Amino acid sequence: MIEVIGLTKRYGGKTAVDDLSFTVRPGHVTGFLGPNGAGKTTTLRVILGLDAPTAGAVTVDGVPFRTHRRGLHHVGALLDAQQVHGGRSAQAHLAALARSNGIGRRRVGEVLAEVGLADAGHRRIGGFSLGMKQRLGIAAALLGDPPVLMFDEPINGMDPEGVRWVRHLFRSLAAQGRTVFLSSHLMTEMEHTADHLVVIGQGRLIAAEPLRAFADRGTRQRVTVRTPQPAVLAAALTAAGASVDTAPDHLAVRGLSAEQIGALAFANAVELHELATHTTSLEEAFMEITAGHADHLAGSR
Ligand SMILES: Nc1ncnc2c1ncn2[C@@H]1O[C@H](COP(=O)(O)OP(=O)(O)OP(=O)(O)O)[C@@H](O)[C@H]1O
Repeated sequence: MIEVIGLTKRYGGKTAVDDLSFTVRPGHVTGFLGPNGAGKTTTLRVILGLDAPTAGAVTVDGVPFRTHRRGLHHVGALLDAQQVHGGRSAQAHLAALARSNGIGRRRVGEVLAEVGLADAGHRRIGGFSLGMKQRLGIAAALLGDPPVLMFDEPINGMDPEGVRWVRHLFRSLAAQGRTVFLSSHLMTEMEHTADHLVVIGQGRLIAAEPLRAFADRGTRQRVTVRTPQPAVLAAALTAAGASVDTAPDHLAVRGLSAEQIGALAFANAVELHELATHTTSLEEAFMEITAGHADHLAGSR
């Protein structure tokens, strides 16, 4: 479990994270979402003890990460897949990490196989694609078999097969009872991966809830109707409690289902030419809920 309590991080006059509190529980994949510059990487760095908080506290399983002597056995993290020594082989890189964390050499082969790099273990990392580097970073995070895992934008650079693989991996790690925390600025990446969300904007908390609850809060249904008698139908729909926007060639209706609208049209002898239901996507809900929280609007802070 990761607990972030009243976390604030300032860099000079810039507030990157502002009084942020949330909990990431084991057994779930939790997505950490926010527009560019929202403060996700900063938060992950503070959780890992790479940056000191200006105020507030962060604990991993009840204690600050810095005081965990078990290192990779306790938290596995991938912050920047590009930050690896390109001259080494994948095997040598993982072996060095294993050695400095008291992890047996056998584990290196196991994690390379787990991330699909068994055949590339002897190759220089410098020749790896970004997707392969992401896999290597995930292998490093898994090395100590830790109960808590954190990944910063892990899907960046992965091909569709890689994306499917990584989603399955994260879900199975969570199903084993681990805490899995993933950051992304794209809701589409989280939609099929995470079951919980922590959403931030301009360093502040916007939502911390199950993905379904977030979706239900943001997504809405709208029904478009084409009819040669828009005024008659609009009056009947409004009288039935719907909100109706009149466009030149259709009515956009909220608050009633297509079935209810069809029945009302029938009862009022209104001819219909089209009746179509549109559901806002989760991505649109995310854009709507985070609107106004993008970093470029934060100039005066
Ligand atoms: N070392 C630093 N010095 C000064 N400002 C910083 C530093 N690190 C981050 N910031 C600023 O803090 C804010 C939050 O940055 P952060 O990288 O945490 O956001 P993010 O949500 O991870 O964004 P992205 O999705 O673009 O990676 C940004 O405005 C960034 O410019």
